[in-house]
Amino acid sequence: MNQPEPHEFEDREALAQALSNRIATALSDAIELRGRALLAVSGGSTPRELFKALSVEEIDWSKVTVTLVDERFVPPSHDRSNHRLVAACLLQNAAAPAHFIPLYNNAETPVEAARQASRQLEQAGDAIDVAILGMGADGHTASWFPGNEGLPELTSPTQEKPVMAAEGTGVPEPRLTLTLPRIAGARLLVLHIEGADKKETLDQALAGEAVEEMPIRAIFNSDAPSVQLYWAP
Ligand SMILES: O=C(O)C(O)[C@@H](O)[C@H](O)[C@H](O)COP(=O)(O)O
Repeated sequence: MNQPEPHEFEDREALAQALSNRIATALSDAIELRGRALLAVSGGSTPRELFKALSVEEIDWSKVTVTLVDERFVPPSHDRSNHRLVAACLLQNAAAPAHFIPLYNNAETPVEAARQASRQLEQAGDAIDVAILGMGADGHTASWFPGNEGLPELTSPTQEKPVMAAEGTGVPEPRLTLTLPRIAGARLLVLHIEGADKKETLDQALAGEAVEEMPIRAIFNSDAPSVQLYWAP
C-alpha cells in the first residue's frame, strides 16, 4: 500500500490557503503546458473554505474546467447538491469564468446521467490535472461506499467508464461518481481531511487491506501518483 505524503497545518484556514495556492499553481502550469486545465473537486462540508480561497486565485480561469469527483442524484436547486456548493463557493470572484461540467443532468436514471456525464468528461481532456478527494468517517471516498455491491466495478483498475452510478447503505440518495482509473490518473491527487477523527480513520485504512470495508484503500493500492495528504485539526 502506498503511503500518502503528509502536509499538516495548525488550523483549517492555513490549510485552505496553502492548498488553494498549490492547486492554483498546478492549474496554471497545466494551462501553460496544454492550454487548458481540468480540476475535479469533492463536495460535502470540508472543502467550503478551500473553495472560497480558490475562487480569488488570480489565474486564467477561462481556461479551467471544473467538475466533481462525485455528486448526489439531486438537481442543483437541492441543498444536498454538490453542484450547488461549487456554484456558490468556488465559481465566484476570479473563478467565475471557469467552465463547469456537472455529473447530475436531466436524465431519468442515475445510470443514464452517468453515461451523459461520461461523454462530457471524455471531451474535456485525457487526464484530470488536479483531483481533490475527501473521506467519510466510514472510509469512503468519492461515492465508493463500504459494502456497496457495485464497488468492485467502481474501483477496478480497468474500468473504462469515467463516471458511474453508485449507492451506499444509509446514504439518502443515489450517487454519481468518478471511477478509480479517472481519479488515479490525476496529475496531482490530494486527500483533504480535517479533524482528529478523520486522521484516525485514515490510519486505520492505511493499516488494512480490505477495500470493501474501507474503499479509500483502492486509491492507495492503485498506481496513482503519491497522494498529497492535507490535514488540519
Ligand atoms: O458528496 C460527498 O459527500 C463527497 O464528495 C464525499 O466523498 C465527501 O468528500 C465525504 O463524504 C466527506 O464529507 P465531509 O467533508 O462532509 O465530511
